[in-house]
Amino acid sequence: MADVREREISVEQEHLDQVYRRLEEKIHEAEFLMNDAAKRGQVGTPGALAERDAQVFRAGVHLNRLNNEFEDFLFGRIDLLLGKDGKKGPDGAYTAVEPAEGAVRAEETGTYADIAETLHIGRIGVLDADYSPLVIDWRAPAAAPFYRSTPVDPGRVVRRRVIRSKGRKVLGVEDDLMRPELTAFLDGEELPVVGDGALMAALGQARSHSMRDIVASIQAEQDLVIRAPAASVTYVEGGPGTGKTAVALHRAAYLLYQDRRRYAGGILIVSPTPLLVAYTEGVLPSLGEEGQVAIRAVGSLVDSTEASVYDTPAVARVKGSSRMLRVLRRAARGALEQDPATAVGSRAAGAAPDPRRANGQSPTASAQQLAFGEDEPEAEGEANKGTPTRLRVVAFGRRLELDSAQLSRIRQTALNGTAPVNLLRPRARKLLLDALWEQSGAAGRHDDPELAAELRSSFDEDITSEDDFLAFLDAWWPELTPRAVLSAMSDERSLNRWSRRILNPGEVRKVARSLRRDALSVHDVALLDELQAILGTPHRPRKKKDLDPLDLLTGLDELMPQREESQRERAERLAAERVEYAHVIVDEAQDLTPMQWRMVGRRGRHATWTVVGDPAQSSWSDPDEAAAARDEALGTRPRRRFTLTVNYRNPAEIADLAAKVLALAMPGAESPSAVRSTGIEPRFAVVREGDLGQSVRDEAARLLERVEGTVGVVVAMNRREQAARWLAGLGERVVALGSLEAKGLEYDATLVVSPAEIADESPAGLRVLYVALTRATQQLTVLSGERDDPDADGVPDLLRD
Ligand SMILES: Nc1ncnc2c1ncn2[C@@H]1O[C@H](COP(=O)(O)OP(=O)(O)OP(=O)(O)O)[C@@H](O)[C@H]1O
Repeated sequence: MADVREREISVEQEHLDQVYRRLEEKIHEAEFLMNDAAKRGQVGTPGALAERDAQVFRAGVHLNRLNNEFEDFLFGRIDLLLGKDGKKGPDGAYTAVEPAEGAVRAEETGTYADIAETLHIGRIGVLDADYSPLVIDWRAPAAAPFYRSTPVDPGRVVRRRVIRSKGRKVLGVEDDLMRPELTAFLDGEELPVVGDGALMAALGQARSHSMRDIVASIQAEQDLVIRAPAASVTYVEGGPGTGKTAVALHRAAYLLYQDRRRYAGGILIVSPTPLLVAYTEGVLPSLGEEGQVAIRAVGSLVDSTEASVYDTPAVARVKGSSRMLRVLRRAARGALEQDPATAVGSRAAGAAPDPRRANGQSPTASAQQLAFGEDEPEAEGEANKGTPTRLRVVAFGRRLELDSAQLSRIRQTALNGTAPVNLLRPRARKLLLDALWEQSGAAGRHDDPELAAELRSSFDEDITSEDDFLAFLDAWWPELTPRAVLSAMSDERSLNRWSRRILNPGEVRKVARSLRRDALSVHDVALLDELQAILGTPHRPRKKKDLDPLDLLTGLDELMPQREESQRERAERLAAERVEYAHVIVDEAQDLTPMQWRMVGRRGRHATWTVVGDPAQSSWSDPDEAAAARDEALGTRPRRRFTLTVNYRNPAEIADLAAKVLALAMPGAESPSAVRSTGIEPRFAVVREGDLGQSVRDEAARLLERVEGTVGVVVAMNRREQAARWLAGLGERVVALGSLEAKGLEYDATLVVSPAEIADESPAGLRVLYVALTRATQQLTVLSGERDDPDADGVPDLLRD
């Protein structure tokens, strides 16, 4: 058997050598193109320059790809029976899915067949000089049987082989036989079979802090999702560890391959936490895709914000709820009028700042703006006390004045408009001028409409060229920013006013207090985004950016966007510039709150969607409300539903324990079936000598000894910092996580600290505990404190039969 393995490895080595020779040829071609193009650049006619740019661009992209793809380049092979129609596709492979009649010969001694075609599968396609396929891109239709074929429905595939290689060296091969009953011949020799399949080998590997791609072992039910047409909404459900995140990432790569032009509009992947972004962001580059995909945490979806804190569950519940929509609408209008009691200068430090200050206007400027009318010294004194309550101007030699009641009426009329608040300012300005005009008595001076119109326009000009009037307008109808309104909401009295009959006083107090903190919370970000939509951005003439004149001449700037920035920087820049995407993938979709769904929805108004999630892992307290918001975000687009059923992460021993919590969290819900078992049962430990910190440290150290890779220690959210201190000095393989941060991540071993504390944290606590218990790929320890009421074996109340 060892001989067969060695021989098969050398067969694949030969093929890989051939592939590398071809790649080198292509690199030389690309380099030649680059040099040639550079030489032509010296000629200098505009036509030659443009051609040079196009060539340099193409060659640059090519080189980049070849260099990137060199690692672990070739990973699969299928040996196929003769196909039905004998037609070949553009990649040089036969297109038929089903075998030709007569491809299999039945004889008395058994069934026999000849292998008619052998395909190698890799990260990108490579054709030989005579256009025969040396490597088929994993996303090409011809590669689909590598993933789809099963012994139940083998199609043309007789043997599927996964090849492990590092750089230019083949290290091993693992075969799966799809038609074990068949004796197949390749070049006159019986087809050899090596190993026990690649999946188990992949699953048993130690985990690091970044996710690996699964391109060599995608399973049939996953492949159906990855290649599902992106016509509308692809909806994928599956329990923990069924590969939802992996599938979502591979789907992004597949969609780009399949229709690059369509997805030039960008693909957005929304992830629940920055930790999961960091964990997954290496997968797409490893699949050769990067530039067009933005992976963002839901707390970083708004440009230039990065939420760093979590609200308490009680506050999060209010901020995430769609009730906030009405509060925000009122706040956006209300914040125009600064209540003197809450305005700058009359508040203690840390209380709500003046919404205008976040506009970049200094407090001194706004103080000046509030001083109207040269004979109004007391106006100066009122300067810091909020919105101006009187407007005085001189026009046509007359003093005109609008008092507080008139101003307030005008504001109400202006606010009746449906446009975003910041865009209503011109309307308010017009209404002010109308009122002043009427007061001036000039309206009746001319019967001739033309003369009357002329007079009116010179009246308007007179007033609007006055600095005082402009300053008044800035103070009375300031341009508001989302942050400014959110700050205004931190004032409990104001928020109370804006939340009347929507939030109860307890909720108002908690939300206002949370907004007085400096850092933004994850839930604040969706509020900011909503406010941006409510407020709108007034149109401003764009500044021309400085461009290199040569780039302008040649258009090189557009042709070679990655010339000066890395692919990743480019992705980030594009993400920052982009408001909407061509495809939106939502990972851990069960966790999006109604307000977050609105935010994500705005980024994919014309997009197709892939939504992956697991209701049983939802940390949102009201799943029905979230489902309604999701349906609103996705609109009436038709849905295609898929369910993933196999748990590739947890061994059966851990999955069985987690299933007990699932039964409490969601009675009747089905657990996915674990694909493997290790024989290692979860360990139950109790806090020793009342010292929780030391016990956590001891148990974590114990797990570090037992696994090669990572250890995750999951604690209730309010113990995050404490837990990090307990683990200090144990090394980089171990990390402390708050229960909500564990979403989507996995570790070789997990220590779950006090299930009861996690479960009692929020109304969704049992589901959050279910998440915590399903993070380990090899070993799990559960540490109980007093609250867990452990039995004699240390098993906590929540995990007993
Ligand atoms: N076909 C596969 N081949 C090899 N490994 C796989 C395969 N499918 C999934 N896995 C592995 O199983 C683990 C779980 O996958 P993933 O994180 O995508 O699951 P998930 O459904 O998103 O889980 P959760 O809901 O808990 O976040 C990962 O380590 C992933 O690489």
